[in-house]
Amino acid sequence: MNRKYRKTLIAGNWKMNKTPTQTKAFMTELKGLLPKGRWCDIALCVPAVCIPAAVRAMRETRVAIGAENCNAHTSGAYTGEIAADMLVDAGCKYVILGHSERRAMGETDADVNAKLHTALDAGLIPIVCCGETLAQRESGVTEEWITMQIKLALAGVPEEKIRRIVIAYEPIWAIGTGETATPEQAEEVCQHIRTIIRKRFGSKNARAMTILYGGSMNEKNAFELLAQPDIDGGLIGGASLVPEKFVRIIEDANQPVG
Ligand SMILES: O=C[C@H](O)COP(=O)(O)O
Repeated sequence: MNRKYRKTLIAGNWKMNKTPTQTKAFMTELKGLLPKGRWCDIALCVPAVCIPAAVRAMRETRVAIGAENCNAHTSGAYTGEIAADMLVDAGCKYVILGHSERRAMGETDADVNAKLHTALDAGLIPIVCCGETLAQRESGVTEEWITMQIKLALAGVPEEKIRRIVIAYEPIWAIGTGETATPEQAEEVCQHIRTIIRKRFGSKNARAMTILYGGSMNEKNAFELLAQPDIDGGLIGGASLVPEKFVRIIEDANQPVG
């Protein structure tokens, strides 16, 4: 069903890994491995200093480059911060917002919402992350928690802009742990996210919304996860650092679903 209505997006999140020199080498290798033909959308979100090298290397390819964060302000006295406009000018198409690793460093739902509006105004495609802890899952409050995170992140977004946003469901207990959510667990929450979007933005927008799963997705488990009707792609950490693994996931995303 997702193949029918929505394009699959395979996005890498490098986190704090690789230097600009290593970025260049990675992109050269990736270019050599990328299959020809019509494929899903592909993005690599890389550390800010790696963006120029990544954009330069992937200019003539179908791989879009993204950032891992941006500031909520458009400019000013915010030492060390990067504005959404700067990312656009540097060649970024995407920006990850509200990743649990940033939330763990103090980023609030209000911060995520403010950044979302700035990113949209700048013309970036925000990839908004949400996800529950293991304790929340075990105490049965996952849906409630996700509902709250999504509502707060999307506050004030007008209906005509909702389709420009990507949501990534990333259960915190599955990030970098090797413990992936089962396809059923991931589908259940992604379906719930689509229901939240339907209630707030209508069925048409809900059907068009891109919802990703992230959390130890790799070349071994991607196919089954991507085959779920409400999972439109992946936000991939560790496996996006290795060209062969990342390409295997891209290949899985292009397999027809039964
Ligand atoms: O943004 C990506 C997620 O945090 C997943 O990371 P991981 O694939 O290393 O578990």
